Amino acid sequence: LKEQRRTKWVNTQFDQNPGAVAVRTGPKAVSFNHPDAVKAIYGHGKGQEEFGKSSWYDAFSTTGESLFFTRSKKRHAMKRRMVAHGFSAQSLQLFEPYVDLTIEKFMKRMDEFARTGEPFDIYFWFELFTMDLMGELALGNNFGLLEVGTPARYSKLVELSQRFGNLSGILPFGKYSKKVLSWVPLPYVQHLWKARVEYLEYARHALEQRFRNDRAQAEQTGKQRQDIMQRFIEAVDPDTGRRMDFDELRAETSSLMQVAGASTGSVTMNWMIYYLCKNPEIKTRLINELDTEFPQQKDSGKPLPYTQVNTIRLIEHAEIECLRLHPPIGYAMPRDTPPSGAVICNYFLPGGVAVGVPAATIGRNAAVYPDPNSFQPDRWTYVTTEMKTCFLGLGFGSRQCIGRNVANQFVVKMIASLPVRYEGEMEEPGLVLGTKEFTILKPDREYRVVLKRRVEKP
Ligand code: HEM
Repeated sequence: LKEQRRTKWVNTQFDQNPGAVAVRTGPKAVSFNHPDAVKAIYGHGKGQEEFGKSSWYDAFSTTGESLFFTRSKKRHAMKRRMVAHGFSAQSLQLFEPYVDLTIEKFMKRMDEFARTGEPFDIYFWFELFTMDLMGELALGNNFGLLEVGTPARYSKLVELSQRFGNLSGILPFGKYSKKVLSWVPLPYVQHLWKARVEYLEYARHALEQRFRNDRAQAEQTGKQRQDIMQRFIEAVDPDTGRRMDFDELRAETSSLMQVAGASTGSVTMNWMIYYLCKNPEIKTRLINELDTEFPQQKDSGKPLPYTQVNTIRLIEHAEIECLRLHPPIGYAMPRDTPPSGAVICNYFLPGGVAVGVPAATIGRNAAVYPDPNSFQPDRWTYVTTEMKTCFLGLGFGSRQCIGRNVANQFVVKMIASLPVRYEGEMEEPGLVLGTKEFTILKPDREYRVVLKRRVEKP
């Protein structure tokens, strides 16, 4: 299935046509690899009509319209206005206790691995971590995955539901594609469809539970739970005074869990650990910096406060560099050309063509990022406009990731807290990790690390 290897396939097309700025990827689909295309497609410059998200997004939308999946520019602008405050610096502070609680649970598990010295798959644990954390933040529900050490049925459902979306995204029936696919009598398709229905039901139950708990908590303490969902519940459209109803909240929850909780953060942390292990000189620099900044922390097992760790540029640069090399959303996020057509990089395209710039392709454009395949966090010390334009790991323009600060908060706290407490190595230092794709670009194999506590407890 081309859909399962989309990013690699598009990259091969560009490799086979050196110097090409565009390749055709379908009867009405074109991918570009040029900074001007990023601005034309995703930018919203003066006097320029912004391209809308294409029908591919319908394949993933759930029970109602969510911020991520809505294709209407008007409703998107309204929703974004409503929830913007929920992702502000002030809100981040409210979320931090949940991040800390989840990091502490993660560290308990890491302590066990450090005690035995047993090699383990750290990516697996990052997955459990982000799932637990997004459960806390977006659902108000603690899955307890880190405690039991196994993925929840819910994680499986998220993945299967994504697969269903992926398949229906190939069908040409727009918002009816999901319905049409659900009628296909193949056992595999029916398996995915059932999982999707179960997943959406789960989100409904979880949200109902959330409302019940909220009421109980408010009655006891006079305070509401301060998480992302609460920000959505309280969101008001300043123009109309409108609030989201239950179905809309459910759609937001499901899409946050599918898009944000489903691996983007865990994949990013995975690559950060992998590249730190692969680049001992950078790892040593980071450890020295952390030891200078936090001399007392070696033994505490407490997550470092975000206000202090977010000043460590090396971590931030390593994060951006990993998102450049391995963007979890690596394919071209498709947009439709306006009905009158558009000129992109001197090519005229008629209306209704799905165009995009794959983050995984332009992130390795040698004209923008010299020596593009090597991990060089320091390249982000002096950033050119082109580097910024071509960094699509978190999207670009009006649809850019609204959760990027939330992601940055937990990623930076985690990556700073680990080397303060442990020495870590890859079990097989020579192992080279690649990516495999199914909606999200994930590591293509298991790699294991060995941890040792830096200060041994008696
Ligand atoms: C490292 C982690 C993350 C990565 C790499 C990432 C990546 C992205 C990308 C590339 C987009 C643009 C998608 C498009 O144009 O089709 C996006 C949008 C979005 N992301 Fe993230 N994301 C991350 C974490 C999060 C988190 C933690 C949240 C929520 C708490 C979140 C919520 C969203 C939402 C709601 C949108 C849609 C925004 C809109 O259309 O206005 N993301 N993300």
